[in-house]
Amino acid sequence: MGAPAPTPADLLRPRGATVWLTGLPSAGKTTLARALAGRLRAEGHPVEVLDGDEVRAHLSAGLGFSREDRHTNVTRIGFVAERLAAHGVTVLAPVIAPYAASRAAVRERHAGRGTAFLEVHVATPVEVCSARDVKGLYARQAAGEITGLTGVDDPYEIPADPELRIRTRGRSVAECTAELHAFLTGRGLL
Ligand SMILES: Nc1ncnc2c1ncn2[C@@H]1O[C@H](COP(=O)(O)OS(=O)(=O)O)[C@@H](OP(=O)(O)O)[C@H]1O
Ligand SMILES: Nc1ncnc2c1ncn2[C@@H]1O[C@H](COP(=O)(O)OP(=O)(O)O)[C@@H](O)[C@H]1O
Repeated sequence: MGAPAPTPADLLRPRGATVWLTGLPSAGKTTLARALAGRLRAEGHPVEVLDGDEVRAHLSAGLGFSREDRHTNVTRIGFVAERLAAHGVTVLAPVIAPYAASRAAVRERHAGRGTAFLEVHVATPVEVCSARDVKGLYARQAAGEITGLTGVDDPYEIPADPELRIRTRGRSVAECTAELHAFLTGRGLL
């Protein structure tokens, strides 16, 4: 027997989703998440931004940047994102998530609960990120003050099959935000 036909209440229920913005430091994840969140809120959508930096101050306090800690961080954020998305929130997660296995674990958790999960690769080349260097991490790595910087001396496993790959080099924040918005609309999530 197939799934029952949706009731009017089903049709009215807000469609939540987790939109995971993965990419290198300074790729533009946070900027795009905040810009998109502002636009969605103005349109009346419930939105939550789970920023890697912010989560590390609370939910993931004490975790570092080893492979194991990054995996723990990503799967914790994935857990919270799924719970929120299941209740109709559009969750934006600007989190590096450098390992394919961690991203796959989050994807599987969503799939197992029938919650939409969209992986967006913010595909900014490392030389552009390093020139932007919003937090000075690339300079500190080059100066030998830190090691284990994603994309430089720590792995970033490029998403093989993301739902969207968005380029930011030579493009404005407004242009990229519009692309993301159109993408979510096309997926029937807005
Ligand atoms: N070694 C090293 N590698 C990568 N990033 C570093 C590192 N040290 C500190 N930071 C800062 O921490 C932010 C990344 O946190 P995330 O939670 O997104 O990372 S991860 O998914 O757990 O790998 C990340 O934020 P974004 O620049 O916004 O990506 C960095 O500012
Ligand atoms: N098209 C674009 N999309 C996003 N960010 C851009 C774009 N063009 C330039 N930038 C700049 O790149 C920087 C990205 O920083 P941030 O969003 O903090 O990166 P991340 O969260 O990936 O570490 C910001 O200073 C932003 O203004």
